Amino acid sequence: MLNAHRLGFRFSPDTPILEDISLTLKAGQWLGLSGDSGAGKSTLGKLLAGYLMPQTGYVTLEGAALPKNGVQPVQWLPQSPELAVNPRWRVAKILREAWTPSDAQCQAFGVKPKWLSRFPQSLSGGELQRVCVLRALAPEVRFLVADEISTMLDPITQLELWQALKQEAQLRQLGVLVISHDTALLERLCPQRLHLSGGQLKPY
Ligand SMILES: Nc1ncnc2c1ncn2[C@@H]1O[C@H](COP(=O)(O)OP(=O)(O)OP(=O)(O)O)[C@@H](O)[C@H]1O
Repeated sequence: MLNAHRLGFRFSPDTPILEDISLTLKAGQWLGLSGDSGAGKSTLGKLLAGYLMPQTGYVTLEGAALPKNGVQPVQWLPQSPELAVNPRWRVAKILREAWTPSDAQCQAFGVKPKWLSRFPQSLSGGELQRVCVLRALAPEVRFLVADEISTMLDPITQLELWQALKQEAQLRQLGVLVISHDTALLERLCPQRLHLSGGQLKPY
């Protein structure tokens, strides 16, 4: 179980982004998070994955603090995959940084063998996104924060990506926080949904 306990966060002293935010994400649960642009959704996602530290409150995984070393069991997947890869590494090295997906897993996520010898700049944003999603599914990973990951994909590729992720999550009982402006997508993927507004979370 991934828990946020009364998180508070601000980038500058007079502008609180998040205030007293608590949430629970269970193994196997798909939870949707919507909110206006700038509401703090990505900030909350980064706090949950340990990319940012809260000024008040804390995050626990199975009752303990997130580990400081090794593969991070809570993975934050950002909207822009090109910011999350080393441009000097070929795609094969990027994909296999933490683990080696099987050929069947590559196929399920639409990752083509011919991309592996190329550099990430030569892949489209949607192609690189699929590489990054698969890269994040190392065996140690228990939770995903999927932050607008399908925005740049065409509808068919989007569907295929979510189907592959659903299947993998079901198999491994991964908990997934899906962050999106697309409320129809959230309604389709997530039985429980929250809306972030004015620094507060409300069921939606
Ligand atoms: N590093 C930073 N320094 C200062 N302010 C920041 C920083 N990162 C984000 N912010 C501000 O914090 C607020 C929340 O940003 P965040 O990216 O979490 O919003 P969001 O809900 O994910 O927005 P969007 O839907 O547009 O992606 C915004 O006003 C943003 O400008």
